[in-house]
Amino acid sequence: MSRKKAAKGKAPNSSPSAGSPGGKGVGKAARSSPSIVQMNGVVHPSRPSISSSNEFYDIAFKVMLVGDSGVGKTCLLVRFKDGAFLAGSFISTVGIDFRNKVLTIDGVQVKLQIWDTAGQERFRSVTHAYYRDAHALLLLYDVTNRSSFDNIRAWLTEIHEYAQQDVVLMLLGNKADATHNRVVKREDGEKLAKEFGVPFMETSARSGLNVELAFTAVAKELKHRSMKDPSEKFKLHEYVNKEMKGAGCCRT
Ligand SMILES: Nc1nc2c(ncn2[C@@H]2O[C@H](COP(=O)(O)OP(=O)(O)OP(=O)(O)O)[C@@H](O)[C@H]2O)c(=O)[nH]1
Ligand SMILES: [Mg+2]
Repeated sequence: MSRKKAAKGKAPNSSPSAGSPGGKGVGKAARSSPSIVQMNGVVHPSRPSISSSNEFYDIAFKVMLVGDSGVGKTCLLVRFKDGAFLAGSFISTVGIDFRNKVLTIDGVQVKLQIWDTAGQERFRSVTHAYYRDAHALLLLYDVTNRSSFDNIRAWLTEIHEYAQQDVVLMLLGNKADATHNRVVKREDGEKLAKEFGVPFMETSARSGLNVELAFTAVAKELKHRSMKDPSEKFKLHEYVNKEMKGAGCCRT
């Protein structure tokens, strides 16, 4: 199978399919890699392409960050992509933006094109247009903000309305570092996630808690779904629970 390179992207005004992970790339290199099939909505790369950091990839997926304004979507993405925390004054995202990151999952280069959406109500129609192309959604609330947690049910209704039926979904309770300001208990998040059958973890863009794990878990699930090999078993819930336990709840 040919290997692609991920295109650099920042396209706040592009159409939902612009910059698509399955989009055409520039021919660069080819090498053998595990057989990968086309899954619902995932385009099997037929030509090589390169990422902004000149990384090759085998398969690509779109991941969307959603949730109320201020829950930490942009900070979570910056932490994952650059390993840094955006301290200082809060600059609310306008419209939509994306960053690419290539992860190595079991020897396969998996490119995640991560869409950072604006949580503000006035941008909701823009966000709606992007749901249908998303392979995975990370739904965030802020453990220091009760209403962001209470709004999760409304977000789930929206997701069911606009996203693909088989979209990979994960609930994240962000700002877990802010212990003094916490108003949503970890158990509340766990209970809600259980009710909706979605994996859950608490994260912190500030400390890095579980940030890598959240994106890796999603990448593993997407890669697993796209592989033809039936002998390979992967269960997202089990993986998350195992990794969380293994790290004694506090993995950075
Ligand atoms: N303590 C703490 N603060 C955080 C964390 N993540 C984000 N913040 C702060 O929360 C505020 C909002 O963060 P953003 O990432 O911009 O929020 P957002 O969800 O992207 O907001 P919109 O773009 O309006 O949808 C900023 O002041 C961040 O510094 C975290 O993990 N811990
Ligand atoms: Mg933002």
